[in-house]
Amino acid sequence: MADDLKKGLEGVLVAESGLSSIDGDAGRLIYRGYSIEDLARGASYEEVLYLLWHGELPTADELEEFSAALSEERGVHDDVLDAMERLAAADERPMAALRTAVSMFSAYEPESDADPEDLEATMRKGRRITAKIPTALAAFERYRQGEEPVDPHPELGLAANFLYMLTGEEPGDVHAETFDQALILHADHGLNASTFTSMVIGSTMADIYSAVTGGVSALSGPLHGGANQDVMEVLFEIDESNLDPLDWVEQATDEGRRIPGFGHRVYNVKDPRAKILQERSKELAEEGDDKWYEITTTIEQYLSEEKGLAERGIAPNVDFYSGSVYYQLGIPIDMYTPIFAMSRAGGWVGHVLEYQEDNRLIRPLSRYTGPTDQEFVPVDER
Ligand SMILES: CC(=O)SCCNC(=O)CCNC(=O)[C@H](O)C(C)(C)COP(=O)(O)OP(=O)(O)OC[C@H]1O[C@@H](n2cnc3c(N)ncnc32)[C@H](O)[C@@H]1OP(=O)(O)O
Ligand SMILES: O=C([O-])CC(=O)C(=O)O
Repeated sequence: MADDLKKGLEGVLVAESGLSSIDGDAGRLIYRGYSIEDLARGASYEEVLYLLWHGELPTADELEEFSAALSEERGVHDDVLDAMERLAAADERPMAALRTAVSMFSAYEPESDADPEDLEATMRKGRRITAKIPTALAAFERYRQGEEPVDPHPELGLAANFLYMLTGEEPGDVHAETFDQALILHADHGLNASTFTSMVIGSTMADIYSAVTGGVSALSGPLHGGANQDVMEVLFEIDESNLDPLDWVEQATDEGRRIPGFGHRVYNVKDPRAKILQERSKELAEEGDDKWYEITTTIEQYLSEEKGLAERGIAPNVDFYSGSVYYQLGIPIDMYTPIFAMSRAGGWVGHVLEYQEDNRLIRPLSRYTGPTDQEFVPVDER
């Protein structure tokens, strides 16, 4: 067993989870048994959070109470706002600012002395983190724009409130609903790299702030959550090249470039979340500028069919269409991955809570490939 090296832990079963399940051949995703399509169509992000954390959908009263509790926790300490202002002035990247913000929230945690095994307290801390992330992120963006932060709006849901805090204006229903759906779609996804990172940290019984900070860090990479920003940058590059999009893609793939937003460790077909986001992108394009939607679908069709990627099981993932959706919602492109984190924080917290209920330290093995029996020579004789 120990000799059986599985690079990237590909296909290795390391945990049991009741949160979400992916059928990579059928292109199906469920959260606690509910299809992602039904949740995206009928639920709110708050409902999905409740579902992930409590195991079942809330009643109307439970949802009201849960949403109110989240809304009450939205405020962030002035020190965090100051830090966001300084980081914006230092031209920090939003994902790095978010990493700092989450880490900093812990300094103002009212239950910081709670026993790490008190999972009810961990859930309350997770709720605080999830509620505060949008506020810190929006404040960072406001400072970058030379504006003061906007206080959270107690009457708005998490998605609409984030858009409100970004602009100071209440979003229209279509924008608020589309963004809420995007948050639902990104909330959880089995043992992806950032969730696994959070779980590894949680398995040491470190606090939930550490686990979520680790999750943000892992999500930031271009092979994972960072790809949504990269997709939009590719779309800009195509647009600015003045080339036909297909000629651009042909050239890029001939040069061996990977197209971000394509390929997945688990899906061999199109990611069901990409299908839903594609529909949203299309609807938004019909209202305004259809350029980005058109380029994206053209590339998808070309890569999938003419370049034969579909046959090889390489298909659009969730990041392929989220960029053009966020662009049409007026969100700055380097906020796309932080928005992913804003939603996925719910999944990280849910998985850590679930794992810690029956915790076992995660500690795999590596095969040593270095030298053995070296003769030590003191530094002044080397
Ligand atoms: C939210 C998310 O995290 S979703 C993923 C977001 N990331 C991206 O979109 C970045 C682009 N995609 C990728 O780099 C990869 O598909 C990953 C990292 C997501 C998954 O990769 P892995 O499971 O490790 O697959 P791996 O890198 O081994 O690729 C398998 C084959 O598919 C090809 N492939 C994978 N992704 C792409 C792509 N985007 N474009 C072209 N070819 C690709 C590889 O070249 C490789 O081909 P080969 O067998 O001929 O060498
Ligand atoms: O599952 C993965 O490996 C990546 C992914 O799509 C996600 O985290 O949403």
